Amino acid sequence: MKTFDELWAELSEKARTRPEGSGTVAQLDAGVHAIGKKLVEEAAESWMAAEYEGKEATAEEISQLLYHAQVLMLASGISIDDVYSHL
Ligand SMILES: N=c1c2ncn([C@@H]3O[C@H](COP(=O)(O)OP(=O)(O)OP(=O)(O)O)[C@@H](O)[C@H]3O)c2ncn1[C@@H]1O[C@H](COP(=O)(O)O)[C@@H](O)[C@H]1O
Repeated sequence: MKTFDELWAELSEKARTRPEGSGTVAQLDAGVHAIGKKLVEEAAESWMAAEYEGKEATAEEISQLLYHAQVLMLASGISIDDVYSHL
């Protein structure tokens, strides 16, 4: 288990060091368009899970939504404080 901030620190490090086999690095290389499609896909899966699949499935889908949101932030050069400043 990890928090949103811990995941952000991990993904930022992956983006910086670009380790072999990282799915995050592959996503960043695929670009904003591809990442955006994944984000929308996970948003739809979160919605469907919430309507039909129960709490556990919904939590899992939302975790993937948060992951892809962070990847989009990295790809866009947005910091976590840039986002927090709008909350
Ligand atoms: N939390 C996540 C995470 N959530 C979702 N995903 C990715 O998002 C995909 C979503 O899964 P789905 O089953 O919905 O999609 P899918 O269509 O079956 O999968 P794909 O064909 O798109 O790969 C997963 O296959 C992962 O590629 C994640 N990938 C990585 N992380 C964490 O990010 C960190 C860095 O990961 P790496 O960069 O891979 O080392 C690690 O702590 C990981 O646990």
